[in-house]
Amino acid sequence: MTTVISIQNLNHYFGHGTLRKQVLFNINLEINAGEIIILTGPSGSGKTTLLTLVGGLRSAQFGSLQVLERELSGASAEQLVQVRRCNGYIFQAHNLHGSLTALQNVKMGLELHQHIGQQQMQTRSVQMLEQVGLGNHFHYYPAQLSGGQKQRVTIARALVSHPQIVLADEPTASLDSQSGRDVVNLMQKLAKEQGCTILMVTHDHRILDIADRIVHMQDGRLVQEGTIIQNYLI
Ligand SMILES: Nc1ncnc2c1ncn2[C@@H]1O[C@H](COP(=O)(O)OP(=O)(O)OP(=O)(O)O)[C@@H](O)[C@H]1O
Repeated sequence: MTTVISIQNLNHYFGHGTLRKQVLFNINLEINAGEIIILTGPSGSGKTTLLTLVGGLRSAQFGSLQVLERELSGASAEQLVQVRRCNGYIFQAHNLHGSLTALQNVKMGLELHQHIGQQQMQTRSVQMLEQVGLGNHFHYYPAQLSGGQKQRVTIARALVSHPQIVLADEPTASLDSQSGRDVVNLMQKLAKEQGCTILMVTHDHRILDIADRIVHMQDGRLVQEGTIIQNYLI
């Protein structure tokens, strides 16, 4: 099996001087191609910090963090930009652009990929929106869509470039339970079709069953790795 994310002895600190605080402690984790990993744990345990480090959204400081065979620890800003282009993000911070239609938002997921021409961008974005069940909503603006529909546009934008890795932070937050379920089922289906790896942070215990593996964090440490999903569902 191919390892796409390999983390060894990763430590992370925020702040400087007397305000310096360690938030990740000696993290070790290997994630294989095509796996769906859910990262759970109490608020403040370091889940989002770990996710953003893997996504190249902040710099890794100590230890080794390899993503698609690139070492991110000590990587330059330019190298991190390259890494970010290879990933799909389903983050609150990567919200949809309110002034763009659903179709235009999805196309943005391809705009950094210069080898794809305009016509192909259009075709792929249309197909992707159809796949997420929004074939009748190409020209809707985010404000005209429900929470679940907006999240489906976000998923379409994240997956339209067929990234090898998708990083998701609370993708079902603010969705009712049926919409949340639909959204993660869709992510699971598309990821399995495309063979992509998903690393997802969630507090939503209703969706843990989509994971191949659940990784639990507490106080900046991985406390359970490779836990059998059923343990969480009892
Ligand atoms: N930019 C920052 N500067 C300083 N401290 C930070 C920063 N971001 C996070 N922290 C701290 O790092 C720790 C881990 O935060 P993180 O957001 O990774 O936790 P989390 O498990 O994702 O929490 P939640 O489930 O509430 O989103 C917390 O103590 C938080 O206060």
